[in-house]
Amino acid sequence: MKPEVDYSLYLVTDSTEAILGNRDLISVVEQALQGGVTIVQYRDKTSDTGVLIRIARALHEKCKQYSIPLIINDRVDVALAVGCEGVHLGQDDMSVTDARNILGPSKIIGATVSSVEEARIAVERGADYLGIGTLYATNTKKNTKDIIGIAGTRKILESLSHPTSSAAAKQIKTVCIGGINATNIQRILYQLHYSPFSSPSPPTIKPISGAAIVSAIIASSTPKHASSLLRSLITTSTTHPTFLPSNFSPSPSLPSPQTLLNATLTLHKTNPLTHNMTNLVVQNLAANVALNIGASPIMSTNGTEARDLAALHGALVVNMGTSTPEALTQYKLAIEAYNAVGGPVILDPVGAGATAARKDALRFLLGVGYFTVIKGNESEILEVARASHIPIPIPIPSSSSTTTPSPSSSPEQPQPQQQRGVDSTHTLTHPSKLSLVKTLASTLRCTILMTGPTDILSNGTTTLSIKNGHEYLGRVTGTGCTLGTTISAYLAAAAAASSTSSSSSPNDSHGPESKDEVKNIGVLEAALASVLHFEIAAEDAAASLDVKGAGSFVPAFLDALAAYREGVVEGRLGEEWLRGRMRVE
Ligand SMILES: Cc1ncc(COP(=O)(O)OP(=O)(O)O)c(N)n1
Ligand SMILES: Cc1ncsc1CCOP(=O)(O)O
Repeated sequence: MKPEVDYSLYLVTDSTEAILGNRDLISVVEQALQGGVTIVQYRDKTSDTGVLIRIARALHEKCKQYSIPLIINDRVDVALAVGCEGVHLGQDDMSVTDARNILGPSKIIGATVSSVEEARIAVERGADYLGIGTLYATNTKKNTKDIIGIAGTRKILESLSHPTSSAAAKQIKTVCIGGINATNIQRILYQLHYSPFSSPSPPTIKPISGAAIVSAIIASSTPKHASSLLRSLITTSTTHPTFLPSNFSPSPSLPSPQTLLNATLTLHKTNPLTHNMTNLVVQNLAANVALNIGASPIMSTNGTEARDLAALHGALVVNMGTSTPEALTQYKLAIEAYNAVGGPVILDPVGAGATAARKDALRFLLGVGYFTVIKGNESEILEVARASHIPIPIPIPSSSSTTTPSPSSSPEQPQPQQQRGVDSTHTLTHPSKLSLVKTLASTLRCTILMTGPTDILSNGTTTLSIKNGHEYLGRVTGTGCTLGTTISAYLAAAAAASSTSSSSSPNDSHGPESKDEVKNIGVLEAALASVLHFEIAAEDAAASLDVKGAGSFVPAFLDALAAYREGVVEGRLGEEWLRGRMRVE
């Protein structure tokens, strides 16, 4: 009988100098077993057959002591000689059918797949589990066929659970592999698990059964600790992942004006910290915007102080506007620090499509951590979609478009023209934008804001078009970046609200009416409230008699941001007023 296997923490070994060093593999695996790995694969690409069999036997003895199955990579003969529980086969190895004929029905057979078609074939041939990848690029295996990311992995999981799929496809176990470690495992499993927004309708994606890991355990100087940390992160990944602020409930529909006003009141009450790792051009304006909406700004690009700052219940803005390779290292430290405590993180991928370096930087950042909100103009969000392996909608083919598709465009994956500088191109129809933003949000399980004459905001379930704002915003450099700061302040306030609502604060008398209302400010509500605060203030500033153009608009805008907050706090700007001003559908 085939054993029931727990695939949740799948250790794949590596005996190379770069990963194992001069340590003894058996001892490292034993420590990992003590730490809680649930299945072990012996993967040794260089040793002779005799050595393979000797080491595999020793590993099998150890695994049996912990009642953990041992799988052999590539070599059916070695698995047979040792009598262990099964084999793992790549696309260039023996076929699953042949291996099944040799090993019989009681052995476990795993297969590497990187596409829907490969998955379908592996299922058809009787594999017990699929090793789906490569998820992220990794130094452990450089000659991987495809880096498929979260979107590619989800596509395979969705195909397996599709109503027309076979019973075997629905039952097969799955693990993802490539670049997984303690800093990203919760986000990866969260993004590969059921969407909470699908409730009560049935989940549309088969949940991943586990994560396969090499270097994060084998290269660790403390394999037992590394494994037990990974195990506990896996256990909490679907219920309480640390990177998600605890009170962020999903928004079912268009938030009510009262909820949006409550978000502004909460911001005023909590005076949250907004930690900006932002570009040189906007530092000053961003700090002034933060102060005037009622937040406390800190402009720090030093990642080593992010741990201390993340403990202060604020939110982080990572703005790629003037990044350098050194800055990326600092962003990584900060993103990890905020993810570790559930602090909101906003990514503003400024000019992401403009240069190869920015494209690489974006891919790096998307692999580093979880972003609560990703905001960008059309070109930037298109680049985020491309980096996330999401199909890009077809650009508008007419001359009304500011760009033309490149000659190499194909219907499946058109390549809109190269982004110039940080300005956006406008190539997509409104329905295409809606669909892209929604797909991206549901794939990454975060909230996406695509800015433009009409902003589009989606958490994957609710997708809103926002038509507020003024053209002066487009004539002052860095206003888009300061919107990121504004969003961060609202998110920080909403996240901190539940933990601070029981304790007093300097502005208590103006707090929201009830704790329940505070708790109902989710990411979408907070983001929408911040966009409306920003854009309605811009409309008010532009209408001021003193404003003659973009230059005089800036000070009036700062005044209007403060006036909006004061009007809401003092009750002059209420529900009816906001209902009349917001242009959201
Ligand atoms: C669990 C798991 N998934 C995928 C792989 C990769 O296997 P393969 O494609 O055969 O590549 P090598 O491991 O042989 O380099 C794996 N080993 N385990
Ligand atoms: C064997 C394999 N197959 C695809 S990626 C990979 C290596 C994963 O190693 P790591 O967990 O160190 O990124």
